[in-house]
Amino acid sequence: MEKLKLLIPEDLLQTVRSSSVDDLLSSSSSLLRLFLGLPQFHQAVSDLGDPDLGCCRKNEETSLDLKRRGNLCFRSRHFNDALRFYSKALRVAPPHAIDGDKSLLASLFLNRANALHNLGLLEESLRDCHRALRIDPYYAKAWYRRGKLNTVLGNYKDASRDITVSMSLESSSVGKKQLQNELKAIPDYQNKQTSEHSEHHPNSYAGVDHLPSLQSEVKLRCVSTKEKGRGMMSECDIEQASVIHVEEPISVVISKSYRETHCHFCLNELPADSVPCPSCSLPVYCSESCQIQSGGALSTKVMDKHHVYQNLPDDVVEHIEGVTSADIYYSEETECIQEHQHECRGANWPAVLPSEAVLAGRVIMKLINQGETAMDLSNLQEILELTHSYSEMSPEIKLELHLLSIVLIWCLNKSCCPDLSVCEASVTQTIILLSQIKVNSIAVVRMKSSGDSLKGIASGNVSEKESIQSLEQLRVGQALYKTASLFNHSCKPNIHLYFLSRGLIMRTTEFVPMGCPLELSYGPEVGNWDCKDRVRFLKEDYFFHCRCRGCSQINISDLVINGYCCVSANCTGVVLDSNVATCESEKLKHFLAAPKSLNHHFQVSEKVYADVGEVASSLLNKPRGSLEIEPEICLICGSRRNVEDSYAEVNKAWNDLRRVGELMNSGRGNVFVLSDCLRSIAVLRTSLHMYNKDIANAEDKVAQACYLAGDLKGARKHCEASIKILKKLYEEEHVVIGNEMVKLATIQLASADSSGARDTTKTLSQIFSKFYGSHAERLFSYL
Ligand SMILES: C[S@@+](CC[C@H](N)C(=O)[O-])C[C@H]1O[C@@H](n2cnc3c(N)ncnc32)[C@H](O)[C@@H]1O
Repeated sequence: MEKLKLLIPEDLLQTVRSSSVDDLLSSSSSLLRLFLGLPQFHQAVSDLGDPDLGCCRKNEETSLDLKRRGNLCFRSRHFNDALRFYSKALRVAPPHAIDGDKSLLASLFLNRANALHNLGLLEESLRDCHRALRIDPYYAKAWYRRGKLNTVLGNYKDASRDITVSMSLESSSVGKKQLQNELKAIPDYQNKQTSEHSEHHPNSYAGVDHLPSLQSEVKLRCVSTKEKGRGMMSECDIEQASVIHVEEPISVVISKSYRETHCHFCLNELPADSVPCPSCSLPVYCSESCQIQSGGALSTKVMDKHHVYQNLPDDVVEHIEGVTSADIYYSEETECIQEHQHECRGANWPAVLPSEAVLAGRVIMKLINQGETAMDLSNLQEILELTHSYSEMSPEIKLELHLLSIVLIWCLNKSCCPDLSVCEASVTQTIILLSQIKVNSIAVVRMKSSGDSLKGIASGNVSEKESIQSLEQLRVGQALYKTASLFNHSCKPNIHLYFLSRGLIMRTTEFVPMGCPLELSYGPEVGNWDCKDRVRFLKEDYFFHCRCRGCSQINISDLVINGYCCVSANCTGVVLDSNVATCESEKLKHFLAAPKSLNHHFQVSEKVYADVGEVASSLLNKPRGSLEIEPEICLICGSRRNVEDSYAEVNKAWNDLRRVGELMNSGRGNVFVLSDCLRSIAVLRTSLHMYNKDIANAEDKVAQACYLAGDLKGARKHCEASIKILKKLYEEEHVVIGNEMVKLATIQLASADSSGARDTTKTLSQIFSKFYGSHAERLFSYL
């Protein structure tokens, strides 16, 4: 993109940067004309759209080389490395390539099955055997391997069938004899309990979850307000933790950093036997079902060797023919949108362009394939009906969107859709679509434990040398949902959003009375950042000035989160720096300007009143009209603190803490290091307000350091101190508190405090059920 920018003359740059929606047609037309006439443009983008130059093509040589390396690792019993090489080889293996007298793909699946078998991953290995057999149903070794696996898994009927078929395909009499013995060794399935899978589907790995149905009593309505545009509100009283909305996306794209670890369709974590895209080397899927829904079936020519095996018994032929049927892979109930199909022509652009552009490409191609949009995309906006905020975007973003749209339309046209017009209309519509994606797309997240030993919590078996377990949020993808885009943002949301596969679920986190707006957080929340940081983020990333209840009411969190403590001993008052003081003053002025009936300041609940009173009682007593908050002055007793000096001390203490943290994490921690930690935290406490978030973070770090040093009592004390502060900053039962409690439970278990751990886990389950309802168990099964 930088190269392209250099090609644009200054006056056109100005036009583009200052464009509004009304003159988009003219700015995109001028830019498009310029680029199409410049050989440098064609040079710069040629390798993006030309399949012959793409890096995403299959490559037989590379695949064979990776297979050889896998075999070497296998022979030296490095099964994990072998697995890795085989998976890589599968990704680049052309579907019809042959290695010796075997299909390359089939032999790779079987080799991987062997590696998986040796790693004890039996179901995965079984699925790979089945894949090998689907490609080459006369593959004796694959029947044999599958027979062995079925024996271990107790699927005796299947095992007997598999070994019988492999025996029929075996040419040597010694081999036949050996297999005969193997067959005899299989327990008599008629008399034994056979597994439920006797007619099992080897591809039982199900990546895609089904969405729950809505409670019928929940009624929502879309309303419009001057401040926020359209938004959703309740048309009836809604209980806490009710599911209020479920939706499948218009389209999804995986985040670049999770391309190797998560399924490109359902976005769940990949199993060890991931399945590659049949036509390019980019996506990997957790199952054939996801592969087919995303891009199409693995179109391998089944190797026809029937003439070689003409004398096979009828029942063996029946088994061989049965193995190639594809229906077990794909449930027809699922809508097949094949959103990757247009990308897998081997061209580079889907790998190189930003995720937003790939998502835009998917939306465009989906609408074209469904016959909904014209080839110049002129009706795209009408179809999607999403807000875009183009005029609020910065000049640099406007320029980026222009460039990206031209490149995307050009790539789509060259690589997969020659009928798509490369004209100012399609470019303009794509600019709007990209703006809509910026404003409306939602990050698809997964919660993940930070280490394996969260499973250890369940068994009560936590190693002291591992770091404390915690939950991490992974932003695995980005998706566009039509109705979910109508929900406005609040920094104090009353609904919570989570995902099952690609499906989105919204649940109320509190009782919502009839007529109340239903709002979720786009990221920033009270308790996470202070008001000025939230406002800045929403302006920069979502292009609006936040008018939510969290940003218009006074709350303790915004005052203390970055606040300093009072210099007078025993005073609990907070001292603000000038940035926070200005932002909070603005907020108070806003209250005063509002009509009395709407004046939230005087309507604050008793709890908020008491909380604010604890740190800033002067704000509650101020006469109307004089609500300028003075920086560096305690909001209770009026004592002055030099914030600049305190800032320097805090910085130094944090640098020390970070250094100490690194030492601890690299295993070089000891009691002296730990006492350094405690000194730093004491420094923080002399400068920062007792509810400042930095103290919560520092307490958390110290808890981790104590844990690593084996001081479990200390770890618990500091973890509890962190939770105490978080409870002031967020609501008592916020999911963030739940995440912190996972750490507390780990410490309690490690210190054999099972009753404490039980209590913590009980609270934790309560919190998680409030946010995830009955899905809490499914999403946090290890808890
Ligand atoms: C995902 S859309 C929500 C639906 C949108 N209001 C509509 O009319 O389509 C996001 C846009 O809604 C508006 N919005 C959402 N939350 C807001 C808030 N708290 N304060 C002001 N505007 C808000 C902003 O214009 C923002 O860009």
